[in-house]
Amino acid sequence: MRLRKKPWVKDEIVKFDQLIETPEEYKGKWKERFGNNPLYVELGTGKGNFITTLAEQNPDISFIGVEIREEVLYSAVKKAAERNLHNIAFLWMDINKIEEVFAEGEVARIYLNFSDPWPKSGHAKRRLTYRQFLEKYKVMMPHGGEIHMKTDNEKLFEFSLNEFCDSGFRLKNITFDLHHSQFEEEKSVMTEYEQKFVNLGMKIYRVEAISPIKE
Ligand SMILES: C[S@@+](CC[C@H](N)C(=O)[O-])C[C@H]1O[C@@H](n2cnc3c(N)ncnc32)[C@H](O)[C@@H]1O
Repeated sequence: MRLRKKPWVKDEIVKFDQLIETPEEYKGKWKERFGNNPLYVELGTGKGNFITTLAEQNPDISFIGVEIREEVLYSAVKKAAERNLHNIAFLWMDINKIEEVFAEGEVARIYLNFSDPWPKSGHAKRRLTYRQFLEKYKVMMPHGGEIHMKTDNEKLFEFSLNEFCDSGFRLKNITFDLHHSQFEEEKSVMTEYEQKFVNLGMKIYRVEAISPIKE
């Protein structure tokens, strides 16, 4: 896995201990890097406010943010470094290759926050809740592992609920309007996109999908 060529970002970003340049070397060994704590992974982490805040609040959990766009990833890594967080790391990579960096049952929780909706039906396979992605996530998680999803996009939410069910996940804690719901803890840490949508008065959809027993 090679970092893409954007010399100014690469030179800056690799200075931070929180960026892992060759994550495939840690496959099956993330506990060796972080210690024996549960591992939570955010896919498409963007500028990283959500995951760095969770890492700061939960020193006994290890966090990994995965992001392909170097400009936004740079902001995320910098946030973690400025807060001197060592229970967090970032991977600069394409989620399509996620199985190359996490071994079976290694990830206790996955966060999917405001994933790109890919509205055209011909692009459904690119949605991060498309069933082929869910199959990969199932392998990475133990039975009972959780996917926590938030989105502003009603159609993506509906699509995702169907994909979760068809792939054997059990759904819980569903809300069609998170910020007017009883889920106090779940609304307390916002992503950058979420903050923007909430400021515009938009509804946020949220669900937890629980991984099934492996066959
Ligand atoms: C709409 S943004 C949301 C960012 C952040 N989660 C938030 O809520 O503020 C989606 C992010 O997912 C990243 N992303 C989309 N597809 C990806 C992929 N295949 N691999 C890695 N990152 C991806 C994008 O680069 C983008 O930063």
